[in-house]
Amino acid sequence: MAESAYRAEGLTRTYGEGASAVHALRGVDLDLPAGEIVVLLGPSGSGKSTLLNILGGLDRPSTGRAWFRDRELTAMTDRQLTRYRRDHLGFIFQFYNLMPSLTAEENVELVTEIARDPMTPAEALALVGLEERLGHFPSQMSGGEQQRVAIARAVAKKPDVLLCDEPTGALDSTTGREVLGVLQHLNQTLGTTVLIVTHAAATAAMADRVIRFADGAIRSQERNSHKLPAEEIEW
Ligand SMILES: Nc1ncnc2c1ncn2[C@@H]1O[C@H](COP(=O)(O)OP(=O)(O)OP(=O)(O)O)[C@@H](O)[C@H]1O
Repeated sequence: MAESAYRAEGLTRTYGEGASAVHALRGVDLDLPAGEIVVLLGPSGSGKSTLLNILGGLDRPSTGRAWFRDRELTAMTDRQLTRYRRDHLGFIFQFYNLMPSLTAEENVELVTEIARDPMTPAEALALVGLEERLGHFPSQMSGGEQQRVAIARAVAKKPDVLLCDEPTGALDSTTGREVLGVLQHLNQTLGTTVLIVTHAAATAAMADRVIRFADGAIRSQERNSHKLPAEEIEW
C-alpha cells in the first residue's frame, strides 16, 4: 500500500462562540497517500482553506486529530509545527508574496539560505522554466512568471508536500494552465505530494484524487482513472 501523506479523523474547526459561531469544518475524515495530486473543490466558505491550514500546521482544529505520515500534527507543540513546516512543506498562495526589491534569484535565496538540503536558486528557477530570468525583479515579470518564482521558492527546499491555496486564482486561463503544468511536472519528477485548493473546477482533470467540499464537510471523493496533462485542461 502507498505510504500515507495525511490522515485525519473527525476534524472540526469552529470560529467564535454561541449564536455567532462559524463551523468551518464539521467533521472531516481523510486518508491521502503520498505522491498524489489532490484537488479540493467547493464553494466559497466551505472550509477548504481551513483544512489546508490545519494540514499545513498553520492552524489547529477545535476537535479531531490529524497526522502527517506517522506523526500526529495535533499533538505537536508550536515549535514542532514550525519545524514540520520548515522541513517538509512548501506553500503557494494566490498572491505571490515576493519581495519587490529582490530579484527572482534573491527571492528564492531567502528560502535556500535556511533550508537543510536545498537546490540552488538557479536549479529551482530552471525547474519552473525561468532560468533566463534570474536577475529580473517581480515588477519586470508577468503574473504567471511571478507565480512561477513563488513556486520555485516553495520547491527549492525539496519539500515532501506542496500546499497550494488558489494558485491560479489571479491568473488568466492560459497562464493558469502553465502554472498547473509546473505543479504536475514537479509531482512527476520529484514525487512531491501536491494539494490544490481551488474554485477552478476544471483543475480536477489533472488530479489523481478529487475531493468536493460543501458546508464544512467532504461531500464526495473520487479517483481519476485518466488524468489529463495540465496543458489539455479546458477552462
Ligand atoms: N479566522 C477566521 N475567523 C472567523 N471565521 C473564519 C476565519 N477563517 C475562516 N472563517 C470562516 O470559516 C468558513 C470557512 O472558510 P474557508 O476559508 O476555510 O473556506 P474556503 O472554502 O476556503 O473558501 P474560499 O474558497 O472563499 O477561500 C467561512 O465561513 C469563513 O468565513
